[in-house]
Amino acid sequence: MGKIIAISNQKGGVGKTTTAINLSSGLAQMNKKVLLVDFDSQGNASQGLLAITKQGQPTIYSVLLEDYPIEDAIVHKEAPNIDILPSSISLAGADLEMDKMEAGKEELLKRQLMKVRDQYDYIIIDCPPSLGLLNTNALTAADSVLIPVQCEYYALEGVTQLLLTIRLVQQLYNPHLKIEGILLTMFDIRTKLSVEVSQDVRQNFGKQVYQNSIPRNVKLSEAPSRGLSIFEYDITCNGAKAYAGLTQEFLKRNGGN
Ligand SMILES: Nc1ncnc2c1ncn2[C@@H]1O[C@H](COP(=O)(O)OP(=O)(O)OP(=O)(O)O)[C@@H](O)[C@H]1O
Ligand SMILES: [Mg+2]
Repeated sequence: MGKIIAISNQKGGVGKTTTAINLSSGLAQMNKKVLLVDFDSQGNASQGLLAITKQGQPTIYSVLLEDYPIEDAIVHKEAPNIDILPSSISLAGADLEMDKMEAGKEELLKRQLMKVRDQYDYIIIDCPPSLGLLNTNALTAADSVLIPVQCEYYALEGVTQLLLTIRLVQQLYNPHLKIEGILLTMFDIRTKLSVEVSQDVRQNFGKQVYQNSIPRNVKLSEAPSRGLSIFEYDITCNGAKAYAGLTQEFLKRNGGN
């Protein structure tokens, strides 16, 4: 049965989507079967991998709110070799629509992912930058949360807030939810701030923080415009090396599987 991992941080622009795409791709390179769920109405993961190709294409919105079969909405991409459940702007109003439902509105995503879980080794959810009902759905469906933290001011405050939300979801909907790991992103060894923040985060969260951090690397921001993961775009760049290192460390934490 596949492990479900939510990549979450309510702070915007911290590297959630970049990590979702490149960790998924790194795992696929290690012959893991991966489903990447784009759970953000910005649709960045879908666009970054060219998973939305036609107007009216079924998306996660159709699956959650229009009873569209999840298997039929999933798109397979050859490069990288992963499946994607795409998203589009229609998801923007989903919070409000879901909120009107009676019971079980926190478990809508979980119920759908259960139908395909057996087909994958890992299901990675790219969460939106908010702590609303979509994020609660992702945390309720997930076995663990991977938290990207950008090496900048206020990084810790964001994480503290997210950890409180995680505790609440554990109490109310998902007692088994774990922290998968905390990932330092956009690390720049030349700036004092980056080094200070990284030390701070490591001091506060110890072993939960991955040894591998992701450097600021312009190739990582270019790859999505070509519809590629960093491994197809430039496997020699520092960004690719960092995400390959993270993939290894991630697999090691999961018992090599
Ligand atoms: N390590 C990096 N080096 C350089 N640029 C990066 C790196 N990681 C991400 N970026 C760029 O920073 C921006 C934000 O990254 P990303 O979209 O992954 O963050 P996000 O947390 O998903 O954002 P949002 O909260 O809006 O969903 C993007 O333009 C991305 O290409
Ligand atoms: Mg994103």
